[in-house]
Parts: sequence; structure tokens; C-alpha cells
Amino acid sequence: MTTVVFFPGDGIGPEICAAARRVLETVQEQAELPLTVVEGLVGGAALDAHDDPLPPESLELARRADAVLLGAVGGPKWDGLPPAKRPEQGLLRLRKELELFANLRPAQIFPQLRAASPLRPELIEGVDILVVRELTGDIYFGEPRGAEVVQGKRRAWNTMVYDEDEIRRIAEVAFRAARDRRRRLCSVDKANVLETTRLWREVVTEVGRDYPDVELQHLYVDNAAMQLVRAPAQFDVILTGNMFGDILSDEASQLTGSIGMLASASLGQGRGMYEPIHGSAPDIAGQDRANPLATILSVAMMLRHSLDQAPLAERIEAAVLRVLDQGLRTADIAAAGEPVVGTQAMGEAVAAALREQATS
Ligand SMILES: NC(=O)c1ccc[n+]([C@@H]2O[C@H](COP(=O)([O-])OP(=O)(O)OC[C@H]3O[C@@H](n4cnc5c(N)ncnc54)[C@H](O)[C@@H]3O)[C@@H](O)[C@H]2O)c1
Ligand SMILES: CC(C)[C@H](C(=O)O)[C@@H](O)C(=O)O
Ligand SMILES: [Mg+2]
Repeated sequence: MTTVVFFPGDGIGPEICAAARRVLETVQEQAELPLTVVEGLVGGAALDAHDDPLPPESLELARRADAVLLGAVGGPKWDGLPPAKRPEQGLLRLRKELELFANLRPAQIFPQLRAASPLRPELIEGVDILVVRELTGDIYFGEPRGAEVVQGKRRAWNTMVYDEDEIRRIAEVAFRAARDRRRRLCSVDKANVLETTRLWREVVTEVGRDYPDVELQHLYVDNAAMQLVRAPAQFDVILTGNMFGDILSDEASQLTGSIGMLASASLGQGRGMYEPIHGSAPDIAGQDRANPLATILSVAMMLRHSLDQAPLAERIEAAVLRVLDQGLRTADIAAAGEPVVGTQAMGEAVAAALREQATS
């Protein structure tokens, strides 16, 4: 029996996870997949219940599962807490404990949503980018870190650090991914200023020698951010560190129309974790307004990467395209004046499209 853990988390997390669970259960019934879904607590929900953003029992659930699906964590309620007690620490610890060093964030244009992108249609034509973000190193985890008050003045510090093994293993993931795609890899760094990323550039170049069939380009992160809106179709795979990857993937999401459309897979040696790239969206939480498609597409990535069920992943992706074809739009992807549906209705519509596929 395969076990999947859902960590809905905070804000819109429970709403988008309920929709994603409905979709997973629909394909599970159709394919008669022996699969159990269990739910656990991380983030603010876990802080409220256990005073710990990643209680030991949640970590244990994740370790024993075949795959993990996470909604989102965080929110204003917990923003004042000390760093170790913040909901986000639960997510970061989960990534670190499960050694999920490779975060794959695909950003593709859905033709039905061309009008939702803030860029002109001719600029986004053909955009199909895979951001490969290193997920367990960099300034997120570097020591020393801290904050103090010295003679009445506040100061705080973090450390950006990578060793060559960490860079090599994520570079390997990115080059292999590029081989299965259009064989172009753009490594993003700040090698003109930071030693860490100078090492990044050196090691990526070394790894690249084993992939002569992949065209390697290096860009500084400021230029990359600019190129992503100037001419996004030039990119195939973007390889970058934890911090730059966080920022550039949110930027890339806008090419597609909404951050509510971008799924992700966090992979390592063992089980994978799957999450939409967006956060808990406190501004729309509890209002049935969130777009659940990023989470539903994360379920598809889970079926493909962790559960060896690529055909079922394709069925979910086709069902998402179908509901977009039918004109269903949550508020974030609706054009001005277009009618909108809520989170639940969007989840139901994807489940209905799956059932329709089965009978046609
Ligand atoms: N992986 C995660 O759990 C994760 C990721 C990013 C941010 N966060 C946390 O989420 C909280 C809010 O952060 P933020 O506001 O900077 O980022 P956010 O991604 O939560 O929201 C940014 C904007 O995008 C909108 N949005 C996000 N997801 C959406 C969806 N599915 N459908 C429609 N609109 C959507 C929000 O309404 C908001 O206007 C913070 O506590 C932050 O730390 C968590
Ligand atoms: C919530 C936060 C820790 C997280 C990150 O920075 O990795 C989020 O922004 C993401 O993109 O998953
Ligand atoms: Mg982010």
C-alpha cells in the first residue's frame, strides 16, 4: 500500500489541499490504485497545536510516506515569533531533514491563459522554462546567523555558503533535465561579487564538461531577472541557488499568468515532496478564492516522480487543460469582467473532467 501525507498548513493551504485531495482520490478510484492519504500538521497549524512548526510525529509521518504534499505555511498570526518558532522553519526543516536538495519548478504557458499574463502575447509565445533551484543550502541554512543589539544598535547577519558537492549534485540534476528537454542550461549566479557563486560557476562549468550536448550559459542574477521579462522564451532550464531560485521562480510564474498555476517537486535520494510555489495567501484565505491548480498540478508531479504513475499524471494535466478550455477561471486568472469560480468548484471541475475522460 502506498502512503501519501498531506500537510495542508496555513492560510489557503487547507482549501487548496482539499481540492487536490479530491482530484487524487478521483484518479485513485479510477485506476484502483492502492493508496492511503493521511494528514499531518506543519507550520502555524502545528505551532498552535504542539508549539513546534515541525513536531516529531509529523517528521515521522513524512519519513514513512512514499510522498508528501504540502499546501503552504505562514501568516501574520505567527510573524512576530522568534525565527526558530516561525511556521516557515517547519517547511525548511522538512526539506533539510528529508534531504530534498533539488526543487523543480516548471513554468509553462497555458495557451488558454495568454490574456492573463502581464506580458504581451508575442513575448510569452513558446515559453517553457524549468527552474532547478537548490533547496537545502545557501543563505537559507548557512551558519553563522543571528541578530543582536550592540550599544543600542541592532545588527543581524546570515551566511551564504555552498560547498562543491552541493553544487555538483544539483548541477547534475539540471544537466540531466536539460538533456530531456531542449538541451539549453542557463546557470544563474552573482559571480562578479560573491565567492560562493564564483565557486558555483566553476563547479557548474566542470560538470558541464560531461554534458557537451547541453549548451551552457551563465548569467548574473540581475541580468537573468531582466531577461526573464524581456525575452523569456530564450530559457530552457534555469539552474540556480536557493535564494535566487526562490525569487526568480515567483517572477517566472507571472509569465504564465498567475503564481496560482505553478507546481513544484522537491526531490532528493528518497521520497519527494510536492508543493505549489506560492505561499499561504493570507489576503484571500478562508474565502474560497484561491486557485487550486498549482496544487493539483503538484499532485500530477507526485504521481510522475514518486509514484511511478506517469499516465495518471498526464490524465490530471489533461483534465486541467480541459477545465481551462471550458473557460473556468479562479479570480487570479480571470480576465476583466470574466465570471469566476471558487477553489472548491475548480477542484470539482477537474475531478469531473477526469470522470468525463474515463467515459469518452
Ligand atoms: N511554500 C510555502 O509554504 C510558502 C511560500 C511562499 C510564502 N509563504 C508564506 O506565505 C505567507 C504569505 O506570503 P506572501 O504574501 O509573500 O506570498 P503568497 O504567495 O502567499 O501571496 C502572494 C500573492 O499571490 C496571491 N496568491 C498566492 N497563491 C495564490 C493562489 N493559489 N491563488 C490565487 N492567488 C494566490 C496572494 O493572494 C497574494 O496576493 C508568508 O507567511 C510567507 O512566509 C509560504
Ligand atoms: C516559505 C519560504 C520558506 C519558502 C522559501 O523561501 O523557500 C517559499 O517562499 C517557497 O518558495 O517555497
Ligand atoms: Mg518562494
